[in-house]
Amino acid sequence: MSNQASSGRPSNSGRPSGSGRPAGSGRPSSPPRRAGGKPGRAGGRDAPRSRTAEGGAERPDSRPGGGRPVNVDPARSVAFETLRAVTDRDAYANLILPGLLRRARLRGRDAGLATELAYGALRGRGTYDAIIAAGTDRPIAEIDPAVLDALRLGVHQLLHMRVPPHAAVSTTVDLVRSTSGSGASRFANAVLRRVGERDEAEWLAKVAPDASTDPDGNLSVTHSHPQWIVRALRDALKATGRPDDELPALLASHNARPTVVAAALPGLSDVAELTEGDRARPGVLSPVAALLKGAPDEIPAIRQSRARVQDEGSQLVALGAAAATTIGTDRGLWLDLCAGPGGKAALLAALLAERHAAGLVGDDAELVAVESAEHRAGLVQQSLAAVQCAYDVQVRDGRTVGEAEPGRYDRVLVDVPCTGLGALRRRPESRWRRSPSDLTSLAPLQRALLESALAAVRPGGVVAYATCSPHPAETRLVVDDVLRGRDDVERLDTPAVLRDLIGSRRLPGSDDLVLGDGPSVQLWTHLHGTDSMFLSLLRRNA
Ligand SMILES: C[S@@+](CC[C@H](N)C(=O)[O-])C[C@H]1O[C@@H](n2cnc3c(N)ncnc32)[C@H](O)[C@@H]1O
Repeated sequence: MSNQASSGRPSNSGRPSGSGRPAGSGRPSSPPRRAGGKPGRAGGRDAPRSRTAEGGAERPDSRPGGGRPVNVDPARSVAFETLRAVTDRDAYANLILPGLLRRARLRGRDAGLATELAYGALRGRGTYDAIIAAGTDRPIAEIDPAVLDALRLGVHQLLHMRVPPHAAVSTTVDLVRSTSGSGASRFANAVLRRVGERDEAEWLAKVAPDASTDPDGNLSVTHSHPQWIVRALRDALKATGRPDDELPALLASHNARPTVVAAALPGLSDVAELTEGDRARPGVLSPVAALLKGAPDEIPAIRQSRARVQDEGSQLVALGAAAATTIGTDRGLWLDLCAGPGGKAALLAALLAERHAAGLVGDDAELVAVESAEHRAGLVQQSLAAVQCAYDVQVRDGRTVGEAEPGRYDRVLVDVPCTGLGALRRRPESRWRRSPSDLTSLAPLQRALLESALAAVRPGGVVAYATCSPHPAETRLVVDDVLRGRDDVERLDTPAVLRDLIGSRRLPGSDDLVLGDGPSVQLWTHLHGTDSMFLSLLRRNA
């Protein structure tokens, strides 16, 4: 088997935009206001003046409310720039932050502080905005977006971090002065001093709706989620038979900093290597997982692409897709129909290479990785580069594959685009970008991709339908819809397949793996510590 990488034809992705609002739209900015110290009377773009980097005389900032902070410590400056990019340019924090950290040469504790500030302020936005609103008589929508971002950083430090209150206030005020002028800084000072008069519990008791009359409104403010997501997750728990009273724990799990997990690619690395020197400990559920204690690039296997950062839930999905039993020989013709950026494809390719090395599949074996977005196909290519298996990355609409190559593959993974409601902890801004219509607008694409997967698999072959969402509209109902009226597809016992993979591993303090009665599996962040991934293993009748 040799490596081969080719690119198919460019395609129309047909993928709906991931954002609930148009690119570039920010919050409505407040009109210029006169400087003044009373909250509610300033905070706009009032004659902003900033100190030069050399500490010289003040001059008006050429980019009011958006300039790079000067004379502000680098960690806070990077966190602020991250928030500004997210608010103003619809940037993704996890993509923009590493570059900003590099540019500011922040490492170790300083990089950790910048990350905690940026992610914490983004995740906590719903709670913090409610508290900021109570600390001023100005509506949130009328506060200059840059000042508001700085206030969110300040409130996060005051209520959620062990930063001394005077430092939280003074560093934020300096930040606002540097970027938005002295009038705005007086406004920020007044708001933050008011916020600092109470702790978070006292603020929540004051600003959150009454839990007995408005339970979802209360959870929305106390756990910083849009109300429609609170409702959607309540529905999702119910649909999988989980008790309603798990909802606060589920919401809280999205606000906790996730452990960074690596997957040791089989045949290239193993958990023993990743955990050497106390740099990591073995994963909870996945046999190839290691929970990292420090930065990923401290681990040689990750630097050399023999291991990858990947959530344990995603690992179980790829391992499950490879482990489910086919009827008839598995020749190693595998398809990943929605491959970008390539995390699961890399694990599948490593498993396929192992089977080839063991003589279990022939020389024709290859992983075909289809991805409709060209730049994401490039990431798939990179993710497969270290793996000794034949692969073919194709930029193409996955919906057309079933018709073009009917019955060709032994296994197909179809990890469809979804709302990502199962990975809210990893993408701190995404909960504010999504809208309720996303839940149903993706369904036609999800159905069409699953139909294409079922057409592309041979009789006796396996299809793994996966989403990073627990909502039934994207999970069970899609599978039910596609299988309705079809008697040529069998639902496999997905919990049994995962139980075999998990082996003797157990969740902390529990003998129950909480995989449910099947036939599909819904993982939950608050129960499994993974992203809330859904997996349904299907087999076409021979
Ligand atoms: C949930 S992500 C897949 C994640 C991937 N399996 C991994 O583990 O890295 C879904 C991917 O499907 C791609 N996609 C969207 N519409 C598609 C289509 N019609 N055909 C193929 N890929 C599509 C998206 O660009 C996105 O990269």
